[in-house]
Amino acid sequence: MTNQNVVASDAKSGIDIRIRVILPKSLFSSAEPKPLPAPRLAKKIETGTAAAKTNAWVDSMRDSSPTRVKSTASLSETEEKNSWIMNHPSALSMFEQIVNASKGKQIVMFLDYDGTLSPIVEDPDRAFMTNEMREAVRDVARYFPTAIVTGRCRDKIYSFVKLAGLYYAGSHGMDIKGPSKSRKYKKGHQALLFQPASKFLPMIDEVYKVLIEKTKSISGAKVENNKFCVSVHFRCVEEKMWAALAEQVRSVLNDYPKLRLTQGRKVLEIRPTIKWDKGKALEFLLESLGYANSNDVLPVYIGDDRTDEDAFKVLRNRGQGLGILVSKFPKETNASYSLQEPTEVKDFLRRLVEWKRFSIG
Ligand SMILES: O=P(O)(O)OC[C@H]1O[C@H](O[C@H]2O[C@H](CO)[C@@H](O)[C@H](O)[C@H]2O)[C@H](O)[C@@H](O)[C@@H]1O
Repeated sequence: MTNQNVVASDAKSGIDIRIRVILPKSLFSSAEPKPLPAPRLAKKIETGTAAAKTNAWVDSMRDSSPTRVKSTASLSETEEKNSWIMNHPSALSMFEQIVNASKGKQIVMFLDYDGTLSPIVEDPDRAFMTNEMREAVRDVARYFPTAIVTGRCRDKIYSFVKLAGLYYAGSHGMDIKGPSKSRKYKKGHQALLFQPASKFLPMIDEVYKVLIEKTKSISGAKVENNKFCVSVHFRCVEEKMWAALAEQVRSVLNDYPKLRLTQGRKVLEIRPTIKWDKGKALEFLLESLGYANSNDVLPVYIGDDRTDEDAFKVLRNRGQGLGILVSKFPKETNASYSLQEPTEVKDFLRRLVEWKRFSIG
């Protein structure tokens, strides 16, 4: 990592702020990452003819919000679910073991948004979190450093979460900002802002406009500008039109070799080819909090989507912390624990707060 002091102007207030930028060396590796995602779950869909590529994309789109893990052996659905739960037990039923493991360590909480803090809904602009969930997140953040790590644009996620004392990592971690109201940021302290893909802003804006134009004839398609990445939603597109949509997105990406495609739940995500993802954001935040090589920390990451797998993988590789997958159905994952839905996430956060309050008396 290298440290640099940069003075930047805050777009909203126009106020100059001094930022300590920590630049991971890996970001500047000369080796460009492959144009498509590496996660175990993602299919490699970049090879072959144009038609074959589009078909592969459509297959991958079908798998993008699986209701259950694909059966490989002769296990019944119930046996499959039981075996999955054995391997990924509920974080609620394992609560005592989890808090025991945290003794003497600082819990740092990482929370994905869609499908984790808010239920999945058809209209991305209406994916609101409940007040009860907001209170649970606010309380957790009083006791533990807490970050929201999301594919969404940072301003948009702030408009949903509305809590000042948190870290926000928008655009899949490509736009990280520290708490605006925190003792850490009193006079003399430097605010944290990290935007490793800033040079891609004009390109992303351009691609957003092109994608709007190219997909406007496909009913139900929605293009969302997430600042350093773009989402093309197909939740409301009839399945028979998925190939046409994939073909349009693929043709646009062909013109932008510096952008790559990943997938989430019924969404195609276009983002820069830099080596940065939610896992890197987690590592960056731990380092910023002073826990880079510490054994005294227990990072807890809760997420529901393919893009969260990058963070689960980091925790698994560090041999540290807890990855908790939010899913009602068995899924291939690098997480160790599970919760079924956002209401269970809220229960887990509340229990953590109660336990902490009780333990400090
Ligand atoms: O990293 P996340 O916080 O999980 O964000 C990933 C994407 O979430 C949003 O899309 C998803 O939620 C929508 C609302 O429930 C749903 O309609 C859509 O089908 C899901 O993919 C968000 O709109 C995307 O921009 C994010 O990339």
